[in-house]
Amino acid sequence: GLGFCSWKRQRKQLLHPLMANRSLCMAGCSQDASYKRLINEGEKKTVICIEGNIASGKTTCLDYFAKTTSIEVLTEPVPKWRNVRGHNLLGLMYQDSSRWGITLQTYIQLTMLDQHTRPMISPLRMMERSIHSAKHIFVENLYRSGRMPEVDYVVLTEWFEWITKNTDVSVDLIVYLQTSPETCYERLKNRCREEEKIIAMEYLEAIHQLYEEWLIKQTLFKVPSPVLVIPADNDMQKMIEKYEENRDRILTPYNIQHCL
Ligand SMILES: Nc1ncnc2c1ncn2[C@@H]1O[C@H](COP(=O)(O)OP(=O)(O)O)[C@@H](O)[C@H]1O
Ligand SMILES: Cc1cn([C@H]2C[C@H](O)[C@@H](COP(=O)(O)O)O2)c(=O)[nH]c1=O
Repeated sequence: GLGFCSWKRQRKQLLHPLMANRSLCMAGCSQDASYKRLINEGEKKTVICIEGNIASGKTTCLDYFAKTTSIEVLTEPVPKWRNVRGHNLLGLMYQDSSRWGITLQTYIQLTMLDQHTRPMISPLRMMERSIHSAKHIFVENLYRSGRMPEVDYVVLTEWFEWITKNTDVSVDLIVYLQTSPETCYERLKNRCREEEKIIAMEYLEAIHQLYEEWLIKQTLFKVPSPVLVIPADNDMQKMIEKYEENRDRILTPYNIQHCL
């Protein structure tokens, strides 16, 4: 069934500047509405990231929420990765990941930083993946599989740490679309993106394992927000039902923290 990944280990970390006022507000306000108003009037806006393996259904999920809500939706900038002034970095990486992994991941880190720091046009932003998963899943996989030299990994890590320390790339909720690698393999074949034809089942298994270590076991790297897990192996109709069941939890992440 559906379930929240335990966030208790990191509860002490206040994710929203206004959360610091939570006990004060809850003591002074009789209604939750006052607290919500306080959040809405605050400077900080809410960022929800949809995470999951390649072809797990993230874009489809974002499209559904884009159609059925008025929130800001940012899909992954894959078109940029396929065409940087005429160069297809995604294609180059899949052809020779040892040579082009660092090039693609450097550019992805830049485009993700651009997404996170872009002025928000709505109080609620839904993003496909994040700078965090690009680093903790994809860079990590290249490094662990021996296809990225340590020196490249270290330079990307220094950049990542500088960015997370000096810019606001915070996330309020991660929605993890949890699929089996087999499901992703099927969907990937159906989607038929030219560059990805080379992807083997083992690659999807490795990405899956890293996602599970990061977001479920929480043993890989610090998770930047609470995690809502939505099993996503089902057909489209069932997935829409699940999105509807979880609509409030997804769109009002602070309610989740109230429940913990
Ligand atoms: N629940 C589903 N059942 C079957 N096919 C799906 C489902 N969700 C998405 N798809 C299809 O699978 C492929 C990958 O979905 P997509 O949303 O592009 O995944 P992602 O953005 O995670 O890579 C697309 O062809 C999409 O139409
Ligand atoms: C974030 C990120 C992505 N990629 C690759 C993996 C896929 O081939 C595409 C993204 O497509 P998806 O269907 O949205 O998963 O880009 C990568 O190689 N490195 C990354 O950091």
